[in-house]
Amino acid sequence: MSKAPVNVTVTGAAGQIGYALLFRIASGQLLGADTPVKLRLLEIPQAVKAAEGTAMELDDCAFPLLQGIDIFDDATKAFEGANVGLLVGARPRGKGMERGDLLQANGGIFKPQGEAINAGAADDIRVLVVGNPANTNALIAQSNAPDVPAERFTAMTRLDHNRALTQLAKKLGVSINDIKKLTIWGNHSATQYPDLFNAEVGGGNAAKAVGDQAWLENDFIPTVAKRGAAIIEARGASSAASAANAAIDHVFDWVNGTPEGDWTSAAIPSDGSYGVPEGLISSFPVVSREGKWEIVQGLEIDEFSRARIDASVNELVEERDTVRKLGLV
Ligand SMILES: NC(=O)c1ccc[n+]([C@@H]2O[C@H](COP(=O)([O-])OP(=O)(O)OC[C@H]3O[C@@H](n4cnc5c(N)ncnc54)[C@H](O)[C@@H]3O)[C@@H](O)[C@H]2O)c1
Ligand SMILES: O=C(O)C[C@H](O)C(=O)O
Repeated sequence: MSKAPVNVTVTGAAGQIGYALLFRIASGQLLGADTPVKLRLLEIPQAVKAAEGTAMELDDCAFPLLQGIDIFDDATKAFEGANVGLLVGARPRGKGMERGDLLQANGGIFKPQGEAINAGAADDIRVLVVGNPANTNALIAQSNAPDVPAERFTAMTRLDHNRALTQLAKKLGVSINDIKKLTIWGNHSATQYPDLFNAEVGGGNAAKAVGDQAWLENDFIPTVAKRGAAIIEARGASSAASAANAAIDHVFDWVNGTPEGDWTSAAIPSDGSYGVPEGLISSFPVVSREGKWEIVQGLEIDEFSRARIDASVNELVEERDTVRKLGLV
């Protein structure tokens, strides 16, 4: 018997990540080659026409798994029956905008989207927030969806994870496949902490294999943490195809499980593990089992790592306090 289609709602569908993402979803890469999908695209009214153009192109691909495309400029309708929500559309930081202004502007997007998810999404809804500031936007959406289990709201640090894999592979001259158990901790921002101390290369400890603390501190960590800005500088636009690729990786692993003997990174609501205040949507080492993310427990956190995790988590606490004051959570 053929499987029922999965409803995937994508916000910001006419944006550059949307353009890199939709074709991959429709081809089966988000959920698997045997899972039909229906796309529900949400855009602001001015961008609906562009989303219609993308939908025409999707039609022209004749994807066997794509069972329908609907386009909305109303969040409540777009999230009706959604099984997966990819929240990509966000308000970018404008000139002279302070962090508080940015959080407030995004609150105007993610609060109603959280409410819309609460009102009409399917019982098994899974949400990935890509739009920045992703962790706190996810917190806003989650806080406004009280009937949906908090664990269904996640934010994307998989792009940071993938960036860290490549930087390490290049440094050691090894394949990505040789690297396991790397972790991004904290916020998807320049304070994030890519952790090699618990990572493995060819079965041995990655930090030992590098054997170069100066490279780790002055090269690896800042390169990964500031990669988004470096892409903007080089491309004149923020990362799009790599961000879409990471969103595909995140949801695919969430639904289908992570491989045995490895873990990945995702920002999920903290249960208090590793001293991260409960409820903050912070990046952790995670595995996915039976459709649920689980935080990998029992890792040793030395002083160096502790200070960096704390710095990023403190930034998330500040962001949470700002959106609390604004009445968004
Ligand atoms: N987490 C990550 O790793 C990561 C990586 C790259 C980019 N990003 C972020 O992803 C977001 C999108 O990036 P992009 O390059 O696609 O931007 P973009 O400007 O090309 O597209 C954003 C789209 O969102 C739409 N939009 C705005 N408000 C909306 C709303 N309320 N409802 C629905 N759609 C809305 C816009 O009309 C636009 O089409 C940005 O916030 C960017 O900073 C995150
Ligand atoms: O959009 C950005 O500010 C950068 C983006 O989050 C990225 O990591 O590439």
